[in-house]
Amino acid sequence: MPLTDPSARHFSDEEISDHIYTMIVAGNETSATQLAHACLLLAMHPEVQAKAYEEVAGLVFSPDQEITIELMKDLHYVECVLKEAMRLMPVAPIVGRQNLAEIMLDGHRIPKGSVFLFHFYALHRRKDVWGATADEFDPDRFLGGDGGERHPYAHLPFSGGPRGCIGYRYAMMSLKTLLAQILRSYELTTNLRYEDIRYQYQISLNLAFPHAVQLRRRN
Ligand code: HEM
Repeated sequence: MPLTDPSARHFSDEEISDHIYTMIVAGNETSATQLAHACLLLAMHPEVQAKAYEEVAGLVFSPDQEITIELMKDLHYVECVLKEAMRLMPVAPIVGRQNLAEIMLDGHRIPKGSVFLFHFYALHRRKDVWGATADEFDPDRFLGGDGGERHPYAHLPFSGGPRGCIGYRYAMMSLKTLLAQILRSYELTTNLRYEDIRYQYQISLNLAFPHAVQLRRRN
Protein backbone atom coordinates (compact mmCIF):
# COMPACT_ATOMS: atom_id res chain seq x y z
CA MET A 1 0.00 0.00 0.00
CA PRO A 2 1.49 3.45 -0.90
CA LEU A 3 2.33 5.79 1.98
CA THR A 4 0.12 8.90 1.94
CA ASP A 5 2.06 10.95 4.53
CA PRO A 6 5.20 12.26 2.75
CA SER A 7 7.12 12.29 6.07
CA ALA A 8 6.24 8.62 6.72
CA ARG A 9 8.70 5.88 5.83
CA HIS A 10 8.90 2.13 6.04
CA PHE A 11 10.63 0.56 9.02
CA SER A 12 13.79 -1.35 8.23
CA ASP A 13 13.92 -5.06 9.11
CA GLU A 14 16.31 -4.21 11.93
CA GLU A 15 13.88 -1.62 13.39
CA ILE A 16 10.97 -4.06 13.21
CA SER A 17 13.04 -6.75 14.92
CA ASP A 18 14.16 -4.24 17.61
CA HIS A 19 10.54 -3.19 18.29
CA ILE A 20 9.38 -6.80 18.56
CA TYR A 21 12.26 -7.53 20.93
CA THR A 22 11.31 -4.48 23.07
CA MET A 23 7.66 -5.61 23.29
CA ILE A 24 8.69 -9.14 24.26
CA VAL A 25 11.15 -7.96 26.92
CA ALA A 26 9.02 -5.12 28.30
CA GLY A 27 5.71 -6.95 28.13
CA ASN A 28 6.24 -10.57 29.14
CA GLU A 29 8.07 -10.90 32.43
CA THR A 30 6.34 -7.74 33.75
CA SER A 31 2.84 -9.07 33.07
CA ALA A 32 3.64 -12.62 34.24
CA THR A 33 5.22 -11.49 37.53
CA GLN A 34 2.49 -8.94 38.22
CA LEU A 35 -0.16 -11.62 37.72
CA ALA A 36 1.72 -13.99 40.04
CA HIS A 37 1.84 -11.23 42.70
CA ALA A 38 -1.92 -10.69 42.34
CA CYS A 39 -2.61 -14.45 42.66
CA LEU A 40 -0.46 -14.68 45.77
CA LEU A 41 -2.22 -11.72 47.39
CA LEU A 42 -5.61 -13.29 46.60
CA ALA A 43 -4.50 -16.63 48.05
CA MET A 44 -3.42 -14.79 51.22
CA HIS A 45 -6.75 -12.94 51.47
CA PRO A 46 -9.58 -15.50 50.96
CA GLU A 47 -12.33 -12.94 51.68
CA VAL A 48 -11.08 -10.70 48.84
CA GLN A 49 -10.76 -13.74 46.57
CA ALA A 50 -14.35 -14.76 47.34
CA LYS A 51 -15.58 -11.29 46.35
CA ALA A 52 -13.59 -11.33 43.11
CA TYR A 53 -14.80 -14.88 42.34
CA GLU A 54 -18.40 -13.82 42.90
CA GLU A 55 -18.03 -11.08 40.33
CA VAL A 56 -16.44 -13.41 37.77
CA ALA A 57 -18.97 -16.21 38.39
CA GLY A 58 -21.84 -13.73 38.03
CA LEU A 59 -20.61 -12.57 34.63
CA VAL A 60 -19.01 -15.61 33.07
CA PHE A 61 -21.46 -18.46 32.87
CA SER A 62 -19.57 -21.23 31.15
CA PRO A 63 -15.87 -22.11 31.20
CA ASP A 64 -15.79 -21.88 27.40
CA GLN A 65 -17.30 -18.41 27.26
CA GLU A 66 -15.08 -15.93 25.48
CA ILE A 67 -14.04 -12.96 27.60
CA THR A 68 -14.88 -10.00 25.37
CA ILE A 69 -14.05 -6.28 25.75
CA GLU A 70 -17.67 -5.67 26.89
CA LEU A 71 -17.44 -8.39 29.52
CA MET A 72 -14.11 -7.02 30.70
CA LYS A 73 -15.63 -3.60 31.37
CA ASP A 74 -17.91 -5.26 33.94
CA LEU A 75 -15.02 -6.83 35.82
CA HIS A 76 -14.84 -3.81 38.15
CA TYR A 77 -13.69 -5.59 41.27
CA VAL A 78 -11.12 -7.73 39.41
CA GLU A 79 -9.69 -4.47 38.09
CA CYS A 80 -9.53 -3.09 41.65
CA VAL A 81 -7.68 -6.26 42.74
CA LEU A 82 -5.10 -5.76 40.01
CA LYS A 83 -4.65 -2.07 40.80
CA GLU A 84 -4.20 -2.84 44.48
CA ALA A 85 -1.70 -5.64 43.71
CA MET A 86 0.21 -3.17 41.52
CA ARG A 87 0.15 -0.62 44.33
CA LEU A 88 1.59 -2.93 46.98
CA MET A 89 3.81 -5.05 44.76
CA PRO A 90 4.63 -2.96 41.67
CA VAL A 91 6.67 -5.11 39.34
CA ALA A 92 8.50 -1.97 38.17
CA PRO A 93 9.21 -0.38 41.57
CA ILE A 94 11.85 2.14 40.48
CA VAL A 95 12.43 4.07 37.26
CA GLY A 96 15.23 6.46 36.35
CA ARG A 97 15.21 9.83 34.61
CA GLN A 98 17.80 12.47 33.69
CA ASN A 99 16.92 16.16 33.53
CA LEU A 100 17.71 17.89 30.24
CA ALA A 101 17.84 21.36 31.82
CA GLU A 102 18.55 22.81 35.26
CA ILE A 103 15.48 22.75 37.50
CA MET A 104 14.46 23.95 40.98
CA LEU A 105 12.91 21.19 43.06
CA ASP A 106 11.61 21.92 46.56
CA GLY A 107 14.04 24.86 46.82
CA HIS A 108 17.02 22.83 45.60
CA ARG A 109 18.87 23.68 42.39
CA ILE A 110 19.33 20.48 40.37
CA PRO A 111 21.99 20.82 37.66
CA LYS A 112 21.28 19.64 34.15
CA GLY A 113 22.11 15.97 33.52
CA SER A 114 21.38 14.73 37.06
CA VAL A 115 20.06 11.20 37.42
CA PHE A 116 16.85 10.70 39.40
CA LEU A 117 15.40 7.49 40.72
CA PHE A 118 11.65 7.51 41.36
CA HIS A 119 10.66 5.00 44.00
CA PHE A 120 7.09 3.93 43.20
CA TYR A 121 7.10 1.19 45.83
CA ALA A 122 7.69 3.83 48.53
CA LEU A 123 5.21 6.26 46.94
CA HIS A 124 2.52 3.55 46.91
CA ARG A 125 2.89 2.98 50.65
CA ARG A 126 2.93 6.61 51.81
CA LYS A 127 0.46 6.96 54.67
CA ASP A 128 -0.06 10.66 53.95
CA VAL A 129 -1.34 9.64 50.50
CA TRP A 130 -2.97 6.23 51.08
CA GLY A 131 -4.04 6.56 54.71
CA ALA A 132 -3.32 4.54 57.84
CA THR A 133 -4.07 1.25 56.01
CA ALA A 134 -1.49 1.92 53.28
CA ASP A 135 0.33 -1.37 53.96
CA GLU A 136 -2.84 -3.47 53.83
CA PHE A 137 -4.28 -5.28 50.81
CA ASP A 138 -7.66 -3.66 50.30
CA PRO A 139 -8.90 -3.46 46.66
CA ASP A 140 -12.00 -1.56 47.89
CA ARG A 141 -9.90 1.58 48.03
CA PHE A 142 -10.10 1.67 44.21
CA LEU A 143 -13.87 1.14 44.01
CA GLY A 144 -14.47 4.84 43.54
CA GLY A 145 -12.29 4.87 40.41
CA ASP A 146 -8.65 5.88 40.24
CA GLY A 147 -8.50 7.73 43.47
CA GLY A 148 -10.90 10.69 43.57
CA GLU A 149 -9.15 12.80 46.18
CA ARG A 150 -5.76 11.33 45.48
CA HIS A 151 -3.13 12.99 43.31
CA PRO A 152 -3.23 11.51 39.76
CA TYR A 153 0.42 10.52 40.19
CA ALA A 154 -0.14 8.74 43.51
CA HIS A 155 -0.49 5.38 41.72
CA LEU A 156 2.22 4.82 39.11
CA PRO A 157 2.65 1.09 38.37
CA PHE A 158 3.07 1.98 34.70
CA SER A 159 5.06 5.16 35.42
CA GLY A 160 3.66 8.34 33.89
CA GLY A 161 4.23 11.13 31.39
CA PRO A 162 5.40 10.71 27.80
CA ARG A 163 7.77 7.82 28.64
CA GLY A 164 5.32 5.86 30.73
CA CYS A 165 4.41 2.31 29.73
CA ILE A 166 3.27 2.18 26.12
CA GLY A 167 1.58 -1.18 26.75
CA TYR A 168 -0.51 -0.37 29.83
CA ARG A 169 -3.94 -0.76 28.23
CA TYR A 170 -2.97 -4.06 26.69
CA ALA A 171 -1.37 -5.16 29.97
CA MET A 172 -4.54 -4.35 31.94
CA MET A 173 -6.71 -6.23 29.43
CA SER A 174 -4.50 -9.31 29.37
CA LEU A 175 -4.16 -9.38 33.17
CA LYS A 176 -7.92 -8.99 33.64
CA THR A 177 -8.62 -11.79 31.17
CA LEU A 178 -6.10 -14.13 32.75
CA LEU A 179 -7.10 -13.39 36.33
CA ALA A 180 -10.81 -13.82 35.53
CA GLN A 181 -10.09 -17.16 33.86
CA ILE A 182 -7.96 -18.37 36.76
CA LEU A 183 -10.57 -17.32 39.33
CA ARG A 184 -13.39 -18.92 37.36
CA SER A 185 -11.67 -22.31 37.30
CA TYR A 186 -9.55 -22.42 40.46
CA GLU A 187 -9.49 -21.54 44.10
CA LEU A 188 -6.11 -20.17 45.17
CA THR A 189 -4.56 -21.07 48.52
CA THR A 190 -1.14 -20.65 50.10
CA ASN A 191 0.69 -21.34 53.34
CA LEU A 192 2.65 -18.11 52.96
CA ARG A 193 1.58 -15.21 55.16
CA TYR A 194 1.25 -11.61 53.99
CA GLU A 195 3.45 -10.32 56.82
CA ASP A 196 6.23 -12.74 55.78
CA ILE A 197 6.57 -11.44 52.22
CA ARG A 198 10.20 -10.61 51.37
CA TYR A 199 11.40 -9.16 48.10
CA GLN A 200 14.33 -9.52 45.81
CA TYR A 201 14.97 -6.56 43.54
CA GLN A 202 16.12 -7.67 40.08
CA ILE A 203 15.19 -4.48 38.18
CA SER A 204 11.71 -5.91 38.50
CA LEU A 205 10.25 -6.58 41.94
CA ASN A 206 10.42 -10.32 42.59
CA LEU A 207 9.81 -12.41 45.66
CA ALA A 208 12.75 -13.68 47.68
CA PHE A 209 11.09 -17.13 47.52
CA PRO A 210 8.78 -18.95 45.07
CA HIS A 211 5.14 -17.90 44.60
CA ALA A 212 3.92 -20.99 46.45
CA VAL A 213 0.24 -20.87 45.43
CA GLN A 214 -1.89 -24.03 45.24
CA LEU A 215 -4.69 -24.28 42.70
CA ARG A 216 -7.82 -26.27 43.59
CA ARG A 217 -10.21 -26.84 40.69
CA ARG A 218 -13.69 -25.45 41.29
CA ASN A 219 -16.74 -27.57 40.51
C1 HEM B 1 1.91 -5.43 34.30
C2 HEM B 1 2.52 -5.18 33.16
C3 HEM B 1 3.44 -4.01 32.93
C4 HEM B 1 3.98 -3.12 33.81
C5 HEM B 1 3.80 -3.05 35.33
C6 HEM B 1 4.78 -2.19 33.03
C7 HEM B 1 5.47 -1.11 33.55
C8 HEM B 1 6.22 -0.22 32.81
C9 HEM B 1 6.89 0.93 33.36
C10 HEM B 1 6.88 1.36 34.82
C11 HEM B 1 7.52 1.55 32.32
C12 HEM B 1 8.31 2.85 32.38
C13 HEM B 1 9.76 2.58 32.52
C14 HEM B 1 10.49 3.88 32.71
O1 HEM B 1 9.86 4.91 32.94
O2 HEM B 1 11.71 3.87 32.65
C15 HEM B 1 7.25 0.79 31.13
C16 HEM B 1 7.73 1.09 29.87
C17 HEM B 1 7.46 0.38 28.74
N1 HEM B 1 6.58 -0.68 28.63
FE1 HEM B 1 5.58 -1.55 30.15
N2 HEM B 1 4.71 -2.54 31.70
C18 HEM B 1 3.89 -3.64 31.60
C19 HEM B 1 3.50 -4.30 30.44
C20 HEM B 1 3.90 -3.93 29.18
C21 HEM B 1 3.44 -4.54 27.95
C22 HEM B 1 2.40 -5.67 27.88
C23 HEM B 1 4.10 -3.94 26.93
C24 HEM B 1 4.02 -4.15 25.44
C25 HEM B 1 3.16 -4.92 24.84
C26 HEM B 1 4.99 -2.93 27.50
C27 HEM B 1 5.84 -2.13 26.78
C28 HEM B 1 6.59 -1.11 27.32
C29 HEM B 1 7.52 -0.28 26.54
C30 HEM B 1 7.82 -0.43 25.05
C31 HEM B 1 8.05 0.65 27.43
C32 HEM B 1 9.08 1.75 27.11
C33 HEM B 1 8.31 3.03 26.75
C34 HEM B 1 9.26 4.19 26.47
O3 HEM B 1 10.41 4.15 26.87
O4 HEM B 1 8.81 5.15 25.85
N3 HEM B 1 4.82 -2.95 28.88
N4 HEM B 1 6.44 -0.29 31.45
